[in-house]
Amino acid sequence: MEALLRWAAELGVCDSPLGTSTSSCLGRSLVIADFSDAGGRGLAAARDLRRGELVLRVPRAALFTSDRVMADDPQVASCVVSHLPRLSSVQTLIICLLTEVGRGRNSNWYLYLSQLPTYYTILATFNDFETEALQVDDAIWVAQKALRGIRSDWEEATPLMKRLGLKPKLLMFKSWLWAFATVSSRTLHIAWDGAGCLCPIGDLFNYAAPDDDNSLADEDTGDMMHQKTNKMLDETTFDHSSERLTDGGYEDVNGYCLYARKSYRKGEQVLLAYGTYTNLELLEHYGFLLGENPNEKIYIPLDLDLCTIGTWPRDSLYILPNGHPSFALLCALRLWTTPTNHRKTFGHQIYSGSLLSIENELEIMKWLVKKCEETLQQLPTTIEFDEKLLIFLCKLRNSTSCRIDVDQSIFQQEFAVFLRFHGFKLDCSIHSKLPVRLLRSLERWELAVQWRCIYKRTLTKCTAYCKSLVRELSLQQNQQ
Ligand SMILES: C[S@@+](CC[C@H](N)C(=O)[O-])C[C@H]1O[C@@H](n2cnc3c(N)ncnc32)[C@H](O)[C@@H]1O
Repeated sequence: MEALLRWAAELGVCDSPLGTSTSSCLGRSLVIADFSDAGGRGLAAARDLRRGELVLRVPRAALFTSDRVMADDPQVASCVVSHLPRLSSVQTLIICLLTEVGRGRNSNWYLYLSQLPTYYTILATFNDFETEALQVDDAIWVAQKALRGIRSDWEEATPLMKRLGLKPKLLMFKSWLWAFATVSSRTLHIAWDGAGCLCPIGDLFNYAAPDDDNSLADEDTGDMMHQKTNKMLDETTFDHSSERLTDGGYEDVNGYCLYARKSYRKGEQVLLAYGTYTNLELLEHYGFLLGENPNEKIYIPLDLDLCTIGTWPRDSLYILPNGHPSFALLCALRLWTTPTNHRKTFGHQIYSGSLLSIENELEIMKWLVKKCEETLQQLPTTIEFDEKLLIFLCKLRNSTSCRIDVDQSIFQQEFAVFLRFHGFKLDCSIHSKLPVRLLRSLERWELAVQWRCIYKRTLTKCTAYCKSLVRELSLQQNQQ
């Protein structure tokens, strides 16, 4: 890591506006530290930091982009340009990344590349067992769709990678998936390439969900970390005072600049808001989720006529983390439960978000209770089971022998299915720790169980919330 910090410093990466040092690019505002409960390796404040301070500057020369790799290697450039069908910007960046990985120590990026994670836990890396563990059809579908998309991108790009003479190992789908996950979870937004850029040192910031205090910043930095964004960071929204509201972006003269989004005490982890993501989106693009995610949205199965009844898009019809139905879901339900011949009359009231009548509201709340309860009942396990399973999985991952934990466990059967899936016999591992392959699978299994637990907890909260409203409304009705 010291070699990487020195290399980055030589390229002008710097954590202080006061200037560069040649021995390390960090130490004045930031230091690398381990945060086992919030992202692992990350960046900590090297001193007290004020909100809005510039904490890291990465010049363009240090950014890993497709155009940079192609400028350095005309063969890659001509192959990419001549390849038909045209490659997407993400496919191109992945090919550039794999090309540089293939060069090994001869790559200009070797020090950076050798510090990248060796494996990822994004949804597309989930095997069938782990995907099934999500239990909710929508989530399973998202995982399968992500994998299909990545596989088809790989198939399309393989002839070109062969022409480039990539080693057989780098031509494998496993390598493509690794490179895709690297791009998905580590790129920062740049205006001139939809795939974004890999930003040495800048990609060591872990994530915190944007909060209310930084709501303005959210607009500016939405999806900054991810290639999905096409929105340019508008220079005019930057406030160069200490009250700067953004996390950062690419600035023409200075390169990639990252600013403290709040004040930090020395030693505290400095976090970046990559964008607003639900937990499923975090899992899909970054391979982790948050126990408390203010941007979480829980979708329940809804009849088609309810989804299409008004002008509310399907993705606005969800349950919030506190269990309340979203504004659009509430409005859609009010319209849906209004007799067809009255919908026109009440349309204005409904769209403005007003309650129609106690009877109508009672009907909606009872419907929601029933829907949430039915949804929960249809899932194969309860929250109580999942919560215990999580404890078991965590223990198993951290124990030196799986025998002791499993023997008296009610999860023996679940674990046996897991081992069978991997073609692994428990007897073989009596006193030994599970092999790395299985430990990684356990980690993804745990993520899937965590996700479904949050899903179920939110539905339970929604049930409780709606029941309390039913009680309240019934009282009001009786008083009338
Ligand atoms: C841009 S990298 C951050 C640096 C990364 N921890 C490293 O060691 O290279 C993003 C990845 O860090 C991890 N991560 C970031 N924020 C996290 C958080 N709040 N909780 C758990 N994992 C997080 C996820 O694996 C994510 O894909």
